[in-house]
Amino acid sequence: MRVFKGEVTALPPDKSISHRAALIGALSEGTTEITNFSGGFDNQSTLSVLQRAGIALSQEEIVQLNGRTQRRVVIKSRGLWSFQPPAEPLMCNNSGSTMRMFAGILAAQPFRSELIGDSSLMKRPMKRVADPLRLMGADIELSSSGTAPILINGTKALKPIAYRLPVPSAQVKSLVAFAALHADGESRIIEQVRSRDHTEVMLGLESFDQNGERVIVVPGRKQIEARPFYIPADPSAACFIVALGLLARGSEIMIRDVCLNPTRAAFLDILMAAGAGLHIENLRVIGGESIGDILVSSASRIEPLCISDPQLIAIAIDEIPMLAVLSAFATGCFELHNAAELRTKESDRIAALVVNLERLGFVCEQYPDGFVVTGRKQAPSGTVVLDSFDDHRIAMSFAIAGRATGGSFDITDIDVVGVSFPNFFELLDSLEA
Ligand SMILES: O=C(O)C1=C[C@@H](OP(=O)(O)O)[C@@H](O)[C@H](O)C1
Ligand SMILES: C=C(OP(=O)(O)O)C(=O)O
Repeated sequence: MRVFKGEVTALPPDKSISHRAALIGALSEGTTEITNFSGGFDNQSTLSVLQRAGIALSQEEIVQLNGRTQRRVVIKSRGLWSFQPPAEPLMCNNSGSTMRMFAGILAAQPFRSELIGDSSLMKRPMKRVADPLRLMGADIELSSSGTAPILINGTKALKPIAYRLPVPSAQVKSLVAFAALHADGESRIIEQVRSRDHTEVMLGLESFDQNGERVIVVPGRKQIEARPFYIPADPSAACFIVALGLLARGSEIMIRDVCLNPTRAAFLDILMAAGAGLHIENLRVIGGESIGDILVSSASRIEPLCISDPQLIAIAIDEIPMLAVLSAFATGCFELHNAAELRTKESDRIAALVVNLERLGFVCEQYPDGFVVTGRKQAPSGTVVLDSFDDHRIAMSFAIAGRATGGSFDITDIDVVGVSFPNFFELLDSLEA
C-alpha cells in the first residue's frame, strides 16, 4: 500500500467558474481581468470560441514566488452585443459547458452561427438547449437526433421568458440566463432541484424560494460593468485528491484554497456522513464564493456509500464517479439511484463505471438510473486494462484507485485527464511519500 502526504497548492482553478468568468467578461462593458484562469482543455476551448466570435482577449502565464505558474486572462468588450459572425463553425472540442452556455449568448446575436464538438460532444443531448431558446424567439436547428451541430439564427429581438428547468442543469440555467440578459424585459428561471449557482453569484442576480422552488430573476438589456474575477481551486478536482487520501492508509493531505460553495461541496458532506476523516479549515468568502482548505486523513474507515437523493446528486454530479470507485475499493459496496443524468456526460458514466469495476472483479448490476456494487470476487492478477471511454472523470477515478492501492491498471487514452486536470499525474507523484 502506498502513502501520500503533503500540501496541495497547485490544484486546477475551477472549471465552472473559469468558463463563466470568460463568458461574463465577454458580455461586460470594459476590461475584465481574470486571475488564476484554468489551463484545462475545456476552459481553453471557451477562450478560443470567444476569440473566433470576435472577442479580444489575451492570456499570459505569470510565474509566482513559489515557482507555480498562474494564468491571467484579460478580456476587452463593449458589452452584450460585441460578438462578430464567426467565419467557420465554432469548435467546442469536449466541452459541453462551452457549447451549451455559448449557445445562449449566440441566440441573441443578430447573425448565423454553428457550434460543433468532438465525437463525444456531438452525441450529447442539445434539445434542452434549443427548447428554451426557441421559446424566446431564436431560430435553432439540431440534428434529427437532437444533438449538435447546433445551428443558430440569432436575433436581437429575444423575448423574456419564465422557464421551469425540466432537468436540474446549471448549464441550461446559465444559457437561459445569458440569453435573458439580452431580452426585452425581465425573465424568471425556476429550479425544482437546485444546481451549482455560480452564474447567479457572478452576475449578482436576485433569487428567492417560492413554494419549495428556487426562482432566479434576470433583468433584460441591463449593461454589465466589467469587474475582476479570481478563480479558486476546483472542488471537482479536489475530490480525486480527497479519495486518494482516504483510500491509501497512513496518508494525510492538506488541500488549499478550494471553492467550497455549498452547491459544489456536497461530496464532502456525503463522505463525512460516511465517517471519512475530513476537516475544513480557514473558511472565507472571496468574490461571493466560499473558499477553504480541506485536510484529509485515512485514519477512519468509511461506510459503504448509498446515494439516491436527487438534490444531493444534482450538486455532486461530477464527483459521483470518484465516490463510486472509492466506495467500491474501500468497502466492497456502492449503491446509486436517480442519477440517469450521468448517462449524458462525456461518456455514459454509469455504463463506464460498471464495465471497469467488473474488469476489476467487482459484482455490479446496472439499471436505467444507477447501479449497485454488491461485493468483489477475487481481484484480477497482473495488469488490468481499463477503458477511459475518453472521459476525464472516468480516467482519473480509476487512476486514483490504482495509485492508492498499488494496483497495476493500464487506462486507455489517459491524456484525456487534461480536459480538467492537466497536472494530475505530476501532482500525484509529488504527494507520494
Ligand atoms: O454548469 C457547469 O459548469 C456544469 C454543470 C454540470 O452539467 P449539467 O448542467 O449538464 O448538469 C456539470 O456536469 C458540468 O461538469 C459543469
Ligand atoms: C460533464 C462535464 O463537463 P461538460 O458538460 O462541460 O463537458 C464534466 O466536466 O464532468
